[in-house]
Amino acid sequence: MTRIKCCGMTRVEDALLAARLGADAIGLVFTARSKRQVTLARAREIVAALPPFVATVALFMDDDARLVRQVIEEVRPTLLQFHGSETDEWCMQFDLPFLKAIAMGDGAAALPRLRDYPHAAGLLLDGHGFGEAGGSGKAFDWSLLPGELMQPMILAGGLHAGNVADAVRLLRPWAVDVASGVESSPGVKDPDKLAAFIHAVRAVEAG
Ligand SMILES: O=C(O)c1ccccc1N[C@@H]1O[C@H](COP(=O)(O)O)[C@@H](O)[C@H]1O
Repeated sequence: MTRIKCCGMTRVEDALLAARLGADAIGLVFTARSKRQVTLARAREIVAALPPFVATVALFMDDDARLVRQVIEEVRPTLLQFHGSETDEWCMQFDLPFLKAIAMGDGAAALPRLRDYPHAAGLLLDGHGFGEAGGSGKAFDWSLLPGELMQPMILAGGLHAGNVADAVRLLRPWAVDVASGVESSPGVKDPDKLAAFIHAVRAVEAG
């Protein structure tokens, strides 16, 4: 079964809808480099409203360790997700499982980075270039991917209801992750796009 993470939640109603539609995880973006940055207070509201068994992922990009610790203490996310030039060792200091985003937008130059995070619970492959922020709706060249990765692969970058079924069939990722492809504007999810996305993933498995 392909897990589904819907990222960039800023509203309780969007997170609840994603959970009701069958999302396995929601993402909360804390880095100021994002158009989807959520406040700690709103993040707490979202987490408190979610039903059981929906994971919460706190996303950072080269942020201060103090912010990460504050989020862990006040929001209690299930997992951390790092999008910048953080090292494996730096990501490990929080004693929480983490996903490391790998910027695949640089083409083959990105491939050595896939081996730099042996302690990551999963590698999230995103479409942006190194040093750029994610959530851009940019896909990368899927044919670059090696057959096997050391860790579970979370496919991200430019996914939407129209391409996610092909992605799942071709690449068989552990999970898919989407932000802009299910939005009406940054941080505001579109119920129809969200439903179509989750349905498209589940339809691959059903048929
Ligand atoms: O969503 C953001 O604003 C963001 C900012 C900085 C780093 C990562 C960010 N989002 C992540 O990027 C993926 C892909 O986004 P998209 O579907 O291409 O829009 C998203 O799922 C987040 O994990």
